[in-house]
Amino acid sequence: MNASPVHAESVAKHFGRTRALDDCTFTLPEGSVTGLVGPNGAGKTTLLSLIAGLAKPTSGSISVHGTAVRGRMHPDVSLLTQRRPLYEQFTVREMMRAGAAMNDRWSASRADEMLDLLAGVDKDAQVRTLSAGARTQVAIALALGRLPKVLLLDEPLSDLDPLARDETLRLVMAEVAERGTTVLLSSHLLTDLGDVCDHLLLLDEGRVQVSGDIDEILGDHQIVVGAAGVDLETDGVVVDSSHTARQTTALVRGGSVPSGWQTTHPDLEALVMGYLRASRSRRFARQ
Ligand SMILES: Nc1ncnc2c1ncn2[C@@H]1O[C@H](COP(=O)(O)OP(=O)(O)OP(=O)(O)O)[C@@H](O)[C@H]1O
Repeated sequence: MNASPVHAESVAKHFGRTRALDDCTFTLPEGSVTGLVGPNGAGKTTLLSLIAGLAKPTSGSISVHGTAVRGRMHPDVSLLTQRRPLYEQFTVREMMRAGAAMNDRWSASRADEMLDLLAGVDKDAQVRTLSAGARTQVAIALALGRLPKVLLLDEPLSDLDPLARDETLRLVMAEVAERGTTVLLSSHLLTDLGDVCDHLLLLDEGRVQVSGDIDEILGDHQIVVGAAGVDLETDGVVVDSSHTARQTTALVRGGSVPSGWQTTHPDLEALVMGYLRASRSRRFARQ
């Protein structure tokens, strides 16, 4: 059994005729922060819930630190879903006490430390009075109180203002720096991901398109620009291409590009956008 924090081997999850995930194989290294990206419906939430043990794969297997995940919440994993699991009538302090009561393994000091990092959260305020950002932060503090080795975050930043996004990401980074927690974070906000993630897992239509160290992935891709009407002869894979009256621009994976074409390595945003555009074109072509 692979002893990595998270290892998925040929994982598929089907809901009737919908193939939410298909043949997904990847590994998350210890202490890595991985951005989970993909278009709507790519399978991100399904994947996070399988790793957490909230659902079972149709086929294939997932292990967390060498232990097979078998469809129940793994003690080493915390998952923060889009529906933040908070009781509206409780104060933040009461919410933390509830966290202690609901979890066999719980560190009140860790949860408190996390809350203390958040200047904006009043521990005596009722949850229902908190802003979206403060709720997310309280939910993350609850998730971290379980002392997870693997932290799964499903779109934690989507409804936060820039300041709350920044504070939330700093909370996650503090956790990684202090405890070496492995983080898998799904988000559509590519700039934020670029600030905190060192690994990338890109899904499209339930399949892994790209997985690994971001610097290595970017180094393996080129943005290629040349005159319109000239064929791009490359032994690499053309992920995406676009054309104007004057020029052709393409995202190419691996291989070499003939002279006469300008090449640069993409940044994370350009890389992900290239894959997302290609995904949309494939779907349009099938309609
Ligand atoms: N419980 C379910 N029953 C039936 N189909 C489902 C169920 N959960 C997910 N799906 C389908 O599986 C596919 C993947 O959904 P999923 O929510 O994992 O995607 P996602 O990448 O998280 O999307 P988004 O970015 O919109 O949140 C979609 O086609 C979705 O409709």
